[in-house]
Amino acid sequence: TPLSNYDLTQLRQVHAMQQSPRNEAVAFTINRPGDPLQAQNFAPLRELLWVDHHGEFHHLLERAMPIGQIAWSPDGDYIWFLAQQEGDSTVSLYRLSPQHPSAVKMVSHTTDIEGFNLHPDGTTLVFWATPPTQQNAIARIADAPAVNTLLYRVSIQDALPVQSSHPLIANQHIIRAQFSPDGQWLLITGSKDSSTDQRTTYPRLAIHKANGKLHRTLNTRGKVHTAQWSPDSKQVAFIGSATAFQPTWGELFITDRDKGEPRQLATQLQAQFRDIGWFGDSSLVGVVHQGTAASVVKLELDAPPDAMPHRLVDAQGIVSRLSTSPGANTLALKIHSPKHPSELFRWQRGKLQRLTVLNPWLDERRLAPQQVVDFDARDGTSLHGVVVALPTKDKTPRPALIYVHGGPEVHESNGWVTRYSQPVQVAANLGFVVMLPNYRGSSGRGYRFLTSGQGDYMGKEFDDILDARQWLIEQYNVDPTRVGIAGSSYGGYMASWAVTKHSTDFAAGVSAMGIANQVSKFGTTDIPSEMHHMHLLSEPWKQWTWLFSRSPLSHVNTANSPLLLLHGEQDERVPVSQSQELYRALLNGSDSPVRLVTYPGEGHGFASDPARYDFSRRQLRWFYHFLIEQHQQLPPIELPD
Ligand SMILES: CSCC[C@H](NC=O)C(=O)N[C@@H](Cc1ccccc1)C(=O)O
Repeated sequence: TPLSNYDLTQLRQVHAMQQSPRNEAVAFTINRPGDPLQAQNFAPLRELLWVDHHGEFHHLLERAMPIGQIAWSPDGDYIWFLAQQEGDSTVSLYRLSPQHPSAVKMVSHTTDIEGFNLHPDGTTLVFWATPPTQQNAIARIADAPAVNTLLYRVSIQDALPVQSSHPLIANQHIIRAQFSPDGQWLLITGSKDSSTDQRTTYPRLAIHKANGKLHRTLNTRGKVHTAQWSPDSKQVAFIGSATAFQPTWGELFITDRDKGEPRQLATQLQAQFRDIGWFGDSSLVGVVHQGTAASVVKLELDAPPDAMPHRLVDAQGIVSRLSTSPGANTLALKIHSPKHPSELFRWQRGKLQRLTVLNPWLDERRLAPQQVVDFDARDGTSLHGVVVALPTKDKTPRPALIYVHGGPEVHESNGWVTRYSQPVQVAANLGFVVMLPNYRGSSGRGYRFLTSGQGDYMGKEFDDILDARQWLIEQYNVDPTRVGIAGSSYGGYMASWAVTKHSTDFAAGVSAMGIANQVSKFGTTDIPSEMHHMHLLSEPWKQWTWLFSRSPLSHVNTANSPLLLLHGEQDERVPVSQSQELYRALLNGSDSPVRLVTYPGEGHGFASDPARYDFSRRQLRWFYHFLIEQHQQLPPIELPD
């Protein structure tokens, strides 16, 4: 049986995972698939489980609920988690003993608790949440100070509900806080304020005393991802950026707690560090994504900065996260592959063991073969991608779909690439040759490649898509008149650009949450600085005309391929007005068949199963209608039963 769009809504995947401090057990959450035909809440439901050292699973809660962060207590006796149970007015902090699971509410606050960290002595914890504030319900003032998330410290003995009102740190927005293993220090990831631009683009790392007093600020350069204390509390390792203009994090740094500049490690690696952990006080383990592959590597801190790390785990899949515990030579890993979405694995004594099989029914589904491919762009740059296609002996040229990833600073790996927004396996089973190219500007190939599309929206980066298309036509016997293109956000921008400016090359497009007008987007997105400081490298008001010329909206006159626009009505990153602008222009100013579908309550990435299901079905129906059945007119409004 081929994989269906409905099957996609039923896939279970590992979400969060944490290895216990005693090494032998792992706590983890998995998403609980919903019914895509029933209206539902937007918060995803998750199950909480643990797997013991015999590899046996135990469900810890009777019902699935919206579960956030999970953590073991330092003694390994309890699992703590954030959830909003029935009757809770806010997201609260719970704990349970894996031996006698019955969840006890430990901390609640007047607002949602966003994260927490337990002191190693087990007596106190910190959590972060916004203070109770009164919103002006009548008028919103753009330059009014943003409400920041503050850090609170509470004693666990007083287990209660705590209504804490005296913040430990209140002069910035708290993104994360971690006690050092000796309990004396707090590593704070924060930002000037809670605006999305500040949080994602300009986060800061600082070391505070455990009483909240600032010890020192770490000199980070741009975006920062995870940061981890060494077991002896003397050093901090973090994944950051080499320059302030690096579009995303991915470099590994180490710094002393008390002095000195952060020192970059593994400088020769043209790759992206995605996660790190400590193996003792003098070595680190890291998840490294390189091209379309991933590995787990080990680094000795006394090695020269340009030393290549040594590969520790042969994962046969794409490792996305790891979890270590103090002094352990054991890892919990989250891994996906072309054959399965994220599953839980354990690496112990040099051996990798798969612990979960969350979708055994996938074995009964036909999955099309997936291949990593390499090809050259017109300027000689070597590019990678993934192709998924059913084998065929038929000599008739086939239709193709190119899925373009967003960002642009992410990349496709040779793992499980099928999701609601790009139902790759479903499309391949319908007879499409499917390609996912990593165009210039993608992550995973080092600083140069990551920054090589800067200042040139839809320039060389789009030439790469045209070159991918040409290569696919030649290598996979693709019909040049039946190539479709789809993507979300930056990928939606590319899809809209393709069917407007390059209508003759693309016979149909689906643009989800896509940018249509770079001029109006600047004034309406939640990340005005990021895009222009890390991609354009210039101020937009210095080049409005150029920006408009790089917008699909300015190429409506050359458009004649069908375009389906999908958009969440609450999208703050790329507001729905972007799709509305392009829809109106194409409807009135071109011969393109165009349809706009908006989804109430959904943002930049859909949360509810019914909306996701509608998205995948509409997208594939669109391509089937225009590229396989080769109709000229719009398909019916309603989807078939
Ligand atoms: C998936 S990492 C995305 C970070 C990126 N940041 C911006 O440059 C981003 O949000 N990209 C959007 C596209 C976009 C970029 C700038 C302003 C609005 C939208 C995306 O592709 O999701």
